[in-house]
Amino acid sequence: MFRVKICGVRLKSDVEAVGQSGADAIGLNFFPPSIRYVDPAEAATRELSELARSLGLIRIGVFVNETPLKIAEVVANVGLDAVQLHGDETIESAAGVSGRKLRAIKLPTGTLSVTQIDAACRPWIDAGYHVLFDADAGAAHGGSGKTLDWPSIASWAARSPSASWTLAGGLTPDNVSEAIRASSAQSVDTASGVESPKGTKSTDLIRRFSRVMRAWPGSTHGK
Ligand SMILES: O=C(O)c1ccccc1NCC(=O)[C@H](O)[C@H](O)COP(=O)(O)O
Repeated sequence: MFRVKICGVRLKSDVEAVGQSGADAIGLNFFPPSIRYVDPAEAATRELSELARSLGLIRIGVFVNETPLKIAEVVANVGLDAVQLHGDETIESAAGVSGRKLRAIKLPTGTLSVTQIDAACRPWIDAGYHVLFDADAGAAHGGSGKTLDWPSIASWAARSPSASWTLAGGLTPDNVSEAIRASSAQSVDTASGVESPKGTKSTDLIRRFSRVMRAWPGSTHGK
């Protein structure tokens, strides 16, 4: 799907910074209460998406409890490559969502068993979703800055070698290398970890975060 997703970009300069950093995906947040919200009806949002496309970035729309019809409208109007469901959607309520799909699996931050993680994500994997493990942010739904228990994720991943998944939750330039090592993630996502102050993306933090592209075999980033 992608290696490094920078989520919650709001400005053209954010998208340019992502493109220059070597990261390969952006998230556009369509949850109105979020500090990272962008209005899908605004021309500026379509322009952000078009800029990202021109830079070769995967464009992922983040939705919370929207109907499949509304999601399809936004995908068509803004121009998106994939949809990330980050609310309380069920397999049934999301049945009409088409195209490339991610599901946020919101987990408590403590130690978890393989069975607990599998119970949360397996139905979505079986339904064809790429899963994104994130820390449970309650009513905010995402962007909490809280980290998961990475060894628990690694234990689950070792039993699910064919699953397509991303690690999120509190990742920053300072902890992402260790997070990859401890969790065995092949794909990472961050929102608040590349902001200063909160809600404002930092070019320098995006650049430092995206150096993890070098962590994986086969990557030519920075070489
Ligand atoms: O970022 C938000 O404000 C947000 C709000 C509601 C639903 C999802 C949201 N973000 C989605 C993401 O993919 C974030 O990158 C993910 O939650 C991790 O955030 P952070 O812990 O701040 O890195």
